[in-house]
Amino acid sequence: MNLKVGLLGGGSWGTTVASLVARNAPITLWARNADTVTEINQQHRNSKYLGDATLPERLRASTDIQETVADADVVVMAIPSQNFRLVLEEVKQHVRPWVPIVSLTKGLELDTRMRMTEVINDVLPGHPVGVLTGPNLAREIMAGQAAASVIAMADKVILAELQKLFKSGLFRVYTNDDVVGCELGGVLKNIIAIAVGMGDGQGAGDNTRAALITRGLAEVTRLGVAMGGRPETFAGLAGMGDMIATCTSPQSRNRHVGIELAQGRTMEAIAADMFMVAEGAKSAPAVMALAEEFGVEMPIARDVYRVLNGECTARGIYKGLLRVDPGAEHEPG
Ligand SMILES: NC(=O)C1=CN([C@@H]2O[C@H](COP(=O)(O)OP(=O)(O)OC[C@H]3O[C@@H](n4cnc5c(N)ncnc54)[C@H](O)[C@@H]3O)[C@@H](O)[C@H]2O)C=CC1
Ligand SMILES: O=C(CO)COP(=O)(O)O
Repeated sequence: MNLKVGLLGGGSWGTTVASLVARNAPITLWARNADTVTEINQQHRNSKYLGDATLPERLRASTDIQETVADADVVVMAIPSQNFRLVLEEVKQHVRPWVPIVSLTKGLELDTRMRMTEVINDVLPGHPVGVLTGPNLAREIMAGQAAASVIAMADKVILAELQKLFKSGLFRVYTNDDVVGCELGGVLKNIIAIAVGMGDGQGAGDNTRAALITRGLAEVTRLGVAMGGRPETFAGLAGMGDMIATCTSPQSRNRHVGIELAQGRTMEAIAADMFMVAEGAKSAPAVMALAEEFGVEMPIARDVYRVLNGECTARGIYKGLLRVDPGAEHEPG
């Protein structure tokens, strides 16, 4: 393709998506760490985040954020949610006016409770905004395993071009015009993955895991629909698909947080040992505030939030769940 792409964020997912896009179009990956940039350009690796996976030789990295976006026809954001606005503000003056901006990020801004596409609208009003999301664990995709994803945007013409840009070989990209639903599917499943990790870390069985995933998807769907997403989106790749991948994969950072919480460790201690982001832990307070604002009950997310805050232990929560009498299946609780 003739489109030039600038991708911001040299972590696991940014580097993986940049490697996929490099098959279709010229791309520059901006990373703030000069060693990462040198390693990508000279050794075609990003060993800190992706081990010994080989990156395409066509993938070029840069520490110069202005150079990365100034002539880009598409800008892709792979910056964790709490630093997303900061980086957008930095590039704002260099991005051309009509350029589409695509978020890869699965979190909410803590202070404002905004989704990342809302943050983009806030900082760069008037740009077409989209999100790429789905069951996409970075290392598996780098290993060449088949995966499916969803690109969501309101403008169907640009959406079709973006689908061509991101899809390749075994990476299948579907389109969806439900930006709110797709984005919230990716954000909200992270908290349920922490809950599943808390169960797995205490030796929960397969039936227990299935119950948590199913009840978790129900509460995620309730909030997502209340906020304007479409119910069917939550039964698709961005909802159920990502829920299954994140809640069951040993590669998931959010599930890992849950497993560590189950050992009685505090979130502070767990975060100190992690160099990668676990968005569910960061976004939990914003999610609880939104649940309250929209009058939606989210019992599993609320319990995760209480454990993250140190209000109770993972073991205490598990016992508490068993004490609650179940009601009708399609009601909260
Ligand atoms: N890793 C995965 O499998 C997937 C991750 N995601 C989402 O993608 C987003 C990014 O995640 P990962 O790349 O996995 O995280 P990561 O923890 O592997 O890397 C984050 C990167 O962002 C950079 N960064 C953080 N703050 C920055 C700032 N202020 N300026 C410049 N760079 C900054 C870090 O240096 C690091 O390179 C998250 O929202 C995550 O939920 C989505 C799908 C799959
Ligand atoms: O979103 C992801 C997979 O789709 C990655 O999940 P984790 O951030 O929990 O690793």
